[in-house]
This record gives sequence, structure tokens and C-alpha cells, in this order.
Amino acid sequence: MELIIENVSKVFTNDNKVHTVLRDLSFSVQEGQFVTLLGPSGCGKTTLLTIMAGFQAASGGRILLNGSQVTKPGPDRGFVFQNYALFPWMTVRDNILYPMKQQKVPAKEQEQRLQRLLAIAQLEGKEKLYPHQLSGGMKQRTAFIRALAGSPEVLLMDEPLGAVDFQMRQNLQEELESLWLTAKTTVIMVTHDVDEAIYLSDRVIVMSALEGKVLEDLSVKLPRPRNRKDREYIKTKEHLMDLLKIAINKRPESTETQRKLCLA
Ligand SMILES: Nc1ncnc2c1ncn2[C@@H]1O[C@H](COP(=O)(O)OP(=O)(O)OP(=O)(O)O)[C@@H](O)[C@H]1O
Repeated sequence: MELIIENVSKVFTNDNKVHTVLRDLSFSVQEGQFVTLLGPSGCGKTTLLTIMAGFQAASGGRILLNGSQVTKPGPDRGFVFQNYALFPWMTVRDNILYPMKQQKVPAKEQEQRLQRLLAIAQLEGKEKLYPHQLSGGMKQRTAFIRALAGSPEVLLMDEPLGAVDFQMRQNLQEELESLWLTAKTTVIMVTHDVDEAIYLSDRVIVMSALEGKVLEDLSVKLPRPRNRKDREYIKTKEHLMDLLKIAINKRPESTETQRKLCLA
């Protein structure tokens, strides 16, 4: 799997005013990476993710998945929405089978894949429940494995934990990490939560509010599972917080970041 984002731009026109949300954005993602798009509200994270998904077109540049240009949604890309977007009238089982039915996967294979995914998400025995009967964590796991059910090459997640409270969010981050480690899928996730980005990512791509440029492409090499009290973890967090200040045009606090960005 290789995903290439090549000189992608996006322009919206509202009331005859042109608004450049993304300008000339380029980076690539390799197989198995967990990549986070981090940036202030309105910097274009969701716009970029939905262009990768093929839900909308770029105004300029292109996205290549394994050498083919992305022009529309396809089974090679799974998508997890912020509110999970499970079908409320379908059981867990039917929600997970849905993408396989869309792809006309043979019935026997559907059943095998379903059982494997239920085991990964520890949802065995919950197949007959409806979304409103599930806890927040179970909904998140169901949304995650439903997105995996179509065997995508890459999983795109838009703030998948945006709707949950702080304590629950940390538990779900641990669950998400272990699901990702088991499923061995490439993930690109949008978040505006610095701690979440460091806890989960191999790489954090920080976007600026001004015309959605890449401010920094940071590799996070801390061992997993990550310890939030670790010195390096805290240092990385401070650095990213400083970068976010720059992203919204404020001066960073840490002199180290100031020096790195030649602001000192
Ligand atoms: N269909 C659209 N038409 C016009 N403007 C749009 C459209 N979609 C997004 N925008 C604008 O593009 C900018 C980026 O939006 P986007 O949702 O990508 O930001 P974001 O970084 O994901 O923000 P958040 O963290 O708040 O979700 C915003 O100013 C938004 O108003």
C-alpha cells in the first residue's frame, strides 16, 4: 500500500469570495503506518480526509493509492465518522456485513470475516444487539471493524473519539491502538487533540490554519504502549502544543521550538 498526496489544493467559493482551504499539500503514507492529521479547527483536516476518501474532489493536485488516482469512494478505503454512523435499524452483525454485501463477497467468506472481526473487537455474543444497546466503546469498536469489513487498504478516521468524555477517550485510545495492532491496517486519523495524536501515531502531520499547509511532519518513535508520564512523551507534547500555537499564529512558549523554527 502506498498513498501519495501530491500538490493537493482545495478552494471553496462562498458569496463570490474565494477561500483557499488547502494549498499545495504533499506527503506520502507507507503501509501499516498510523498517521494523524493534527491542526486547529478549520485548517482543512476533514476536507483533506474526505478528498482522500473520494467524497469530494481536489481543486488541484491529485491523490494516488497504489499508483491509481482517487476520483471517487471505493472499497480500498474505509471511513469511520465522528459519530460512528452505525445504521441504527441494523444489528451489530448486519452493520458489519453491510460493506461485504455491497461488495458481493461470497456468503461463506462473509461469515468467516464476520467471526474474525468480532473476535478482534471482542464483540462475540453481541451480534444481535442494536447500536442503541451498545456502550460508547462497543459502538466505536463496531464502527472500526465495520470499516475493516470491506478489507480496505487504508482506514480513514475523522475524529473517531470526538464525541466522548476525557476518561472514556483514554480507554478508547488504548482499544483503538490494540485493534490497529491486531488488524495491521494503515490508518490516517484526523484529530485536534495533541495527546491523542502522540499516544496513537507513528507520525503526526501538523497543519497550519493558514491555507492548510504542512507545518511539521513529526515521527513519533516512542515505544508502545506509550507512557504519558515519560519525559520524551511530555517533551513531544510540549513541542506539538507550541506548533499548534504557531498554527494559529501565536508565538510558541518553549525556546527549543522557537529555536527550531528560527523564531528565537
Ligand atoms: N463544502 C464547503 N463549502 C464551503 N466551505 C467549506 C466547505 N467544507 C469546508 N469548508 C470550509 O473549509 C474550512 C476547513 O474545514 P474542515 O472541516 O476541513 O476543517 P477541520 O480542520 O476539519 O476543522 P474541525 O477541526 O473544526 O473539524 C473551514 O473554513 C470550512 O468552513
